[in-house]
Amino acid sequence: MSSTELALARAAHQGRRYRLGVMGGTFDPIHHGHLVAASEVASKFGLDEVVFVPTGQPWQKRDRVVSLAEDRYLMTVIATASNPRFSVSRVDIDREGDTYTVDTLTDLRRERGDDTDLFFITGADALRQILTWRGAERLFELAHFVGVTRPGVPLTSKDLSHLPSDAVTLLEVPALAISSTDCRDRVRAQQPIWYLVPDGIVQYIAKRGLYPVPGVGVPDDRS
Ligand SMILES: Nc1ncnc2c1ncn2[C@@H]1O[C@H](COP(=O)(O)OP(=O)(O)OP(=O)(O)O)[C@@H](O)[C@H]1O
Ligand SMILES: O=C(O)c1ccc[n+]([C@@H]2O[C@H](COP(=O)([O-])O)[C@@H](O)[C@H]2O)c1
Repeated sequence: MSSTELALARAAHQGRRYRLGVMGGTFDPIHHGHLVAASEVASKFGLDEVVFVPTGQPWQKRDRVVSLAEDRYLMTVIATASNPRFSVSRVDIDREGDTYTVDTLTDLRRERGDDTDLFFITGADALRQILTWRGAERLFELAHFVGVTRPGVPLTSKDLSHLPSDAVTLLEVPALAISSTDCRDRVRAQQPIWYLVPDGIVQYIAKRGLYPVPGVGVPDDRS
């Protein structure tokens, strides 16, 4: 029996619904800001599991080059492997075309069944944009949304007044001023990313030669 099946069985035994957190992201690369956000929401909302879902094709990031889905998927697996409550789903990278959260949540609902409540975890920056997402009006029927604070992105409950109040919660989490953009820029500038991302991610980036210096290629020493 997998740990997910075990937790499902335990929740059923206790006569309560399974609580599944869904942390969607491009994860190019995954960093400690993502992991702390997921861990905090899991603790505050009593989640049984958080499933990380790397995007297939992030349509709102068409203006930039995004690493191969398999690299982003493997980095997500490496970063979450040590936490028994964390798992990774391929639903978005295995679906063709642009990635929409309405599809992510529909697929997970189908996969996990009706006894599961979904909590979609999102940073303040993404939450601000949520009404631009495809099928936005259906999103709040599929999951409860938890918006976590993010340094540099001011967000108060007033900013959420246009969203259904019973479907969105704002949660303050320890502030980590880390972004994937900054991690990529640091790798290109041969600056360290140790402690911004899990150790295995530093090593995976070096091994795969991700984020090469434009026109130069992969630096010799990425430590
Ligand atoms: N440091 C952080 N604190 C809180 N939430 C975060 C943080 N970094 C990312 N998130 C949230 O995690 C989700 C996935 O983020 P994503 O993979 O796009 O990372 P990112 O650091 O924002 O990437 P990029 O810099 O490439 O745009 C989004 O909802 C985002 O708001
Ligand atoms: O559904 C949409 O239209 C949509 C538009 C932009 C972002 N999202 C989702 O929001 C999550 C964070 O996205 P990103 O681009 O900030 O990594 C991820 O799960 C995306 O699939 C979803």
